[in-house]
Amino acid sequence: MLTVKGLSKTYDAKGRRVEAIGDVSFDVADGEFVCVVGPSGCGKTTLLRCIAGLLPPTSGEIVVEGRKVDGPPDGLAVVFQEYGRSLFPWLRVRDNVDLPLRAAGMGKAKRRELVTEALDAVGLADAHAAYPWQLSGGMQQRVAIARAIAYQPRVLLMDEPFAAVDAQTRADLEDLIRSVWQRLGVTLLFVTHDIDESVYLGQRVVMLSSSPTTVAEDLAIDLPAARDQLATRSDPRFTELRGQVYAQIQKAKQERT
Ligand SMILES: Nc1ncnc2c1ncn2[C@@H]1O[C@H](COP(=O)(O)OP(=O)(O)OP(=O)(O)O)[C@@H](O)[C@H]1O
Repeated sequence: MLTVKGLSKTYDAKGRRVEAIGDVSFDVADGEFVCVVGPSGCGKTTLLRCIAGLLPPTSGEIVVEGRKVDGPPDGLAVVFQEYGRSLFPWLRVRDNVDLPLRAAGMGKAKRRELVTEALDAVGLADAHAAYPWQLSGGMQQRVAIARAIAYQPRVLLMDEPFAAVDAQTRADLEDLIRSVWQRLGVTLLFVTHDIDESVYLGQRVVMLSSSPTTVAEDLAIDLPAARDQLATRSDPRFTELRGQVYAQIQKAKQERT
């Protein structure tokens, strides 16, 4: 279980005070897939960094699997949008994926098995010896996903991971992450600014207001568990749900202006 309770975050940088998160509370059950959407600048990245223990909250608390977060929690992995900056260009693909396992002190045989499995899962078995800069953007993001899943996290945070790839690759990666989630049973919190993506992927969509941010709505996505890019997106219920999320985001944007 992941719990965000009365979270607020104010940045105070050289006299510029920004109340990024006002008061945010929500839970994510074990094994649940929850998407977070909100208008640009509403504090989605800030929220994820606080949950990942990379940024201390101003007030409130985050509890991951029964432990209050005061640094990066065990068993939690993050995939960021900027795969280009999160992979080490001088390391081959397999060594990039291996790095967190090595840092965790895991034995060589186990590491090799996990790296092979993870690269297989993201369809990159053949690219293990390549350097990240030899791969397309979509393939680099697959490496970042492989690195996160090789670590066998119980909680996976993703911050707009597909924002920088083309539409076709994005659809493939969406389906990849749904299948990884189903296979690993991981608790997944996925931040996106793409309304359709949030409805397509999630079991729930948590909609945030503009800064100072609160939860505007927490919507259950009652679509069948088996999602399909064509069938799901042309389901009338999908259209209804995306309309609901869209209306809420528009409301949040208007409240700001
Ligand atoms: N390190 C920082 N110092 C000062 N202000 C910051 C810092 N990081 C973020 N902010 C401010 O906090 C607010 C929330 O930023 P954040 O990046 O969390 O929002 P976001 O919803 O992820 O944005 P986007 O959708 O554009 O990616 C913004 O007003 C931003 O300018």
